[in-house]
Formats: sequence, C-alpha cells, structure tokens
Amino acid sequence: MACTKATFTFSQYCSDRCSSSRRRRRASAVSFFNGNSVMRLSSHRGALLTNNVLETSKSKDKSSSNNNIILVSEKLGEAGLKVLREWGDVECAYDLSPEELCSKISCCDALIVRSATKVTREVFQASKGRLKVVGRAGVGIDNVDLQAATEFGCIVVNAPTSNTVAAAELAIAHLAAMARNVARADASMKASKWERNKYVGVSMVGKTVAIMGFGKVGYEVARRAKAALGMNVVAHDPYASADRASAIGVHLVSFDEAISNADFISLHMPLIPSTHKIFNHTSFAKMKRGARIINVARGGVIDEDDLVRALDDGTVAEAALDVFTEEPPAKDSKLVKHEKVTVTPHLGGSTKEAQEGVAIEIAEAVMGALKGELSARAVNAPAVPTELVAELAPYVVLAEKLGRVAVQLVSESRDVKVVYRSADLDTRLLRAMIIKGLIEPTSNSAINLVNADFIAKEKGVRISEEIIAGVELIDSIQLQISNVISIEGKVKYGSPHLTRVGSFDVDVSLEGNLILYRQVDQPGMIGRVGTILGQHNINVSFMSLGRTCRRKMAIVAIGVDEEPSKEALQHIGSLPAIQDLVFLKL
Ligand SMILES: NC(=O)c1ccc[n+]([C@@H]2O[C@H](COP(=O)([O-])OP(=O)(O)OC[C@H]3O[C@@H](n4cnc5c(N)ncnc54)[C@H](O)[C@@H]3O)[C@@H](O)[C@H]2O)c1
Ligand SMILES: O=C(O)[C@H](O)COP(=O)(O)O
Repeated sequence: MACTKATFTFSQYCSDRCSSSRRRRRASAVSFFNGNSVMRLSSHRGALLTNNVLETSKSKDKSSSNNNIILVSEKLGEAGLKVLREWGDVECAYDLSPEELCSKISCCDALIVRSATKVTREVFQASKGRLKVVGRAGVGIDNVDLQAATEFGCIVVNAPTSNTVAAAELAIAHLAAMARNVARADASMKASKWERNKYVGVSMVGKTVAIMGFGKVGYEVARRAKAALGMNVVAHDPYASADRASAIGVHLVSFDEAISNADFISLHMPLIPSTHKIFNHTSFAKMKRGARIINVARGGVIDEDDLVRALDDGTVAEAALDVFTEEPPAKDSKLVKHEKVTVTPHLGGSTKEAQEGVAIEIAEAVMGALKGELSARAVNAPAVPTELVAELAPYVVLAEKLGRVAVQLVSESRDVKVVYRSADLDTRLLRAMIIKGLIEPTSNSAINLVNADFIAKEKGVRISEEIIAGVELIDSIQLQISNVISIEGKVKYGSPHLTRVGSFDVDVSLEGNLILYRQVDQPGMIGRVGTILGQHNINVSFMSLGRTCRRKMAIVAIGVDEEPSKEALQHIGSLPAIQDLVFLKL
C-alpha cells in the first residue's frame, strides 16, 4: 500500500445519512480454528459493540494438562516456567540447531521462543500437526513464519507489552553513552590510557531528538528524553495520534523534517516491508550533518552498508546499535567494528524485570491457547470454517479494502463508524477485516479475528457499528471516518467495489492502483488528465466520475495499470481545477 498524500479533506461533501434502525443479530456459534482445539465464539445482539470477546482465562484447571509437552528453546524467566509447569511437562533445551529443533518438535504441543529461534515452515512441517501453539516471549515476531503457522493450524501468541520500558531505557542509555563516549573511554582506560581530550562529548540538553515510530517504545523514549534530559523531541509516525504526542509536548512531523533537523535520531518502528532499509544513503543524505543514530528496533530498518559509508564520510557522526540485520552479525562485520559505532547484543528487552514480565505474559497466553481459549495475544490468522468463508468471502475482501482506503484517505482514522446494510449479519469477521485494513499496513501486528478488537483498542482506534435493515446478506458497508468523510462499498459481480465517497456516487473496482481526486466539473478535464497519464506512459484501466450537480464539484476515480511517479501525480494535482488528489494502492 502506498499513499502519496495522506490527508483527504472531503468534509464539506459528507452528507451521508444513516438510519438508526438496528437489526437484531442472529445468535450464532462459530469455530475459528482447525486442529485439536476448536475454539468457539458465541455472539448475540449487542455483544460485539460492548464486549471484548477476547479473554485469557486465569483458570488453573489442570484436568486436560496431562499430555501437554512444552518446549522452551530460549532462556525464559523462572516465574513463567512455574506457570507453565502447572499446565504441562516443560522441557528447556537451549541453542538447538535447526535440525535438533525439527526432530524434537513432533513430540511437542507448544514451543516458546525469543528472537533467536527461527520457527520456519520446516519446523511446522516436522511437527506433523502436533504443535498447537508457538509463544514468542517478546514483541517482534519476524522470526516466526506466521503464514506457515496458520496453514498448519498453529496459533502464535506474543507478549507485546512487558519489555516496552526496558527497550526505552536501553535507547536512552545508548543515547547518553554515545553522547559522552562512555564505551570508548572505558575501553581506552582498560587499555591503560588516560585520554581526556580525545573523549570530549556532546551535550544532550537543548538538542533535538527525532523519535522515528511513536508507538509503545517510542512514546516512552520521548517522555524520558524530554523530561529527564531536557531535549526537544519531535516524532515521525504516519499513524500516530497528534493528541497523544502533544499531550507530552512532542510534535509529529514528516519523515524528512524529522531527520533533517535532529541531532539524535532514535528508531522505534517495526520491521515491515515499508520500513525495510528505510534508513539508507538517500535518508542519510537528508540528515543534519553529524547526526547520531540509535537503533533498538530492528536491524533491517537500516541499510547497514550505507550506514558504514555515511559514518566514513562524516554524514552520520556516530551510531549506537542493539539490533542487526543478521544476529549475531558476522565476526568481521565492518559496522560492529567501526570506531564510531557502539553496540549491544540485542539487549533491549533484557532486564530482569522485563524478562520476568514477558515470561509470565507468554506463559499465560500459551496456557490459554492450549486450553482452547481465544487469546488476546494471538497474532496469526485463524482458519475460518469453510461454510463461513464461502458465505462471507467477497465481503471479507470488501471490508479489508475499505479499511485500507480509509487509512489512506484519513491518516488518523481513529474513530470509525461502520454501517452495514444487511438482512442478517454476524459482524465479527467483517469488523476484524476492517480493523486489519486500518491498522495492519502500519504495524508489525498481524491482525485476525482473535486479536482485532484488542489491537484496535491498544492503538486507540474506536470502531462502532450499526446494522440497517437490508435485502441481501450484505447490501453495502459504509465507513464513516473520524467525522471527516464516509466511504461505502458493495460486492458487485463477486468483487469489491467502492460505490460512494462522501455524497458522490462512484463505481470503482477496489483492485490495483487508483487515483482519486475532486475536480471542478468542467469540459476538457478528462482529456487533460488522460494526456498527462499518456505522457508518463501510464495506461488507464477505467475511469469513473461522480457528481451531484452540473458544473459544480465532481469526484473522479481513475484505475491505472502502472504505479504513477510522484512527478506524474504532482503534474495532475497541479491542474487548477483539481483538489485533494490521492494515490491508493489496494
Ligand atoms: N531491542 C529490543 O530488544 C526490542 C525490544 C522491544 C521492541 N523492539 C522493537 O522496537 C520496535 C517498536 O516496538 P513497539 O512495541 O513500540 O511497537 P509498536 O507497534 O507499539 O510501535 C511501532 C510504531 O511504529 C509506527 N510506524 C509504522 N510504520 C512507520 C513508519 N514508516 N515510520 C514511522 N513509524 C512507523 C507505528 O505506527 C507504531 O506506532 C519494534 O521493531 C520492536 O520489534 C526491540
Ligand atoms: O522483540 C522483542 O521483544 C525484543 O527484540 C526482545 O527480543 P528477545 O526476547 O530476543 O530479547
């Protein structure tokens, strides 16, 4: 998904009205997981709007614990092991080779890992269906093949909150230690030297730190940098709430603004396709000369070769790194050995307190999943029963696409009202898919039916729902986004279509690349835009124009086969009659 312009201001055109009549939802019970533990959810009228159906039971019922074998492949806090032992036989086997892990796994019901164990497709294959739960004792799940886990009907759970403060503290420790040359001065003294002039540092007070990723860890770093170190704090996070930032005196700014003015740049975004190597020679070149970088997020967000070059030529003064593309890095890694770099071996989550918290959090999540309960900590997609998939499949796609459109039209899509026009509907799956569309492209959480409400709540995204009497299973789904704009979609000929934007009727297949804008309804516009696209060698697949009256405003959607360049979009957007142009990748 890409978004060339995140803000879309159709407010004056939002005149959609919704009937307040609400239909009774059919009581239903649906199983969401295949495999040995079939999980069942019951829904009834009103429950979805008020209840979080995701509960982790604290029950210590051991009646069916006899056969559970839990393999712990990396060091886990004793408190967590204690919880697990109440529920099954726990085997701790550290430093297993991939082959050893594969040979052990066929006898295990649950596997608990941290960041070093690679839980690959081969591991799921070798488990021959016995492995029911993988518990990641920590946040990042990039070492677990979620797709394979889902295909093999294995639930993956993580512990996303217990090491937040620990990671933030390490970021601050790195920042301060780098500014004052602590590690190098220590090494120098241990080499029997006394080099006071060599290790003159830089001050932190009054300097600007850019927090790149204003999520759980970023927020805690920002708070500490501001309150404890007296720094100016700016943050970049396309999906963070400006209110949450301003509440602690932090300004949200663009990526370029953040990196070009900061003395220190601290990275706290997830490693997802859009952040992979986002810090590269282009971004280093935009930085204030002599900026200092701290990374306790994931090594993969930095192009490490480019960083070495930027350090060599002085573009970047210093870097303090806890995480690396390959862990452990090669013994002769130029980056690790670089004189301007200080490193720690992925210690962000490694405090006694955090490890204790993570261990308990993951043990409870794993235990709950083994008992067949729905887990709020589940991160992979559930296997939905075939009957349900068959019935809802096209609407599921529509729901996710509408969520994706919404987040691209209004970057802060935090208040979303969903109005379903339907004959009879259990909305849980659709709501989960809308949440997935709204949140997943901007986060490292994989969102599914199990965790959607939980994550929406955690991210401050409020979803409310209304069902209006319709004729078909689902006539339409409408999203009213943050009181800014509403969009509506329908399934037409089996595929998802955008059918309304604000008060304009459109008919747009929600697939591929889409250019969307408002324009003054006047002759010659289609020709002008078509000519620009032609000049940029972009093929138009369809064009749809919606208007409420002649020669006023109209909305135009153009499907394009190729992704337009920034220049092409700017060229179209610069036509005087055109406003609020966005490019959507669906
Ligand atoms: N070193 C360690 O031991 C350690 C410990 C904990 C967390 N982590 C890592 O720290 C990172 C942050 O963890 P968290 O718990 O705060 O996650 P989080 O999901 O709470 O926050 C991540 C934030 O990044 C934002 N984001 C997404 N794309 C972005 C982009 N292109 N630019 C800027 N921001 C973007 C998201 O909107 C979100 O607010 C993750 O990569 C996690 O794996 C490392
Ligand atoms: O993602 C995480 O939670 C951190 O990177 C910590 O990883 P660890 O459990 O391997 O210390």
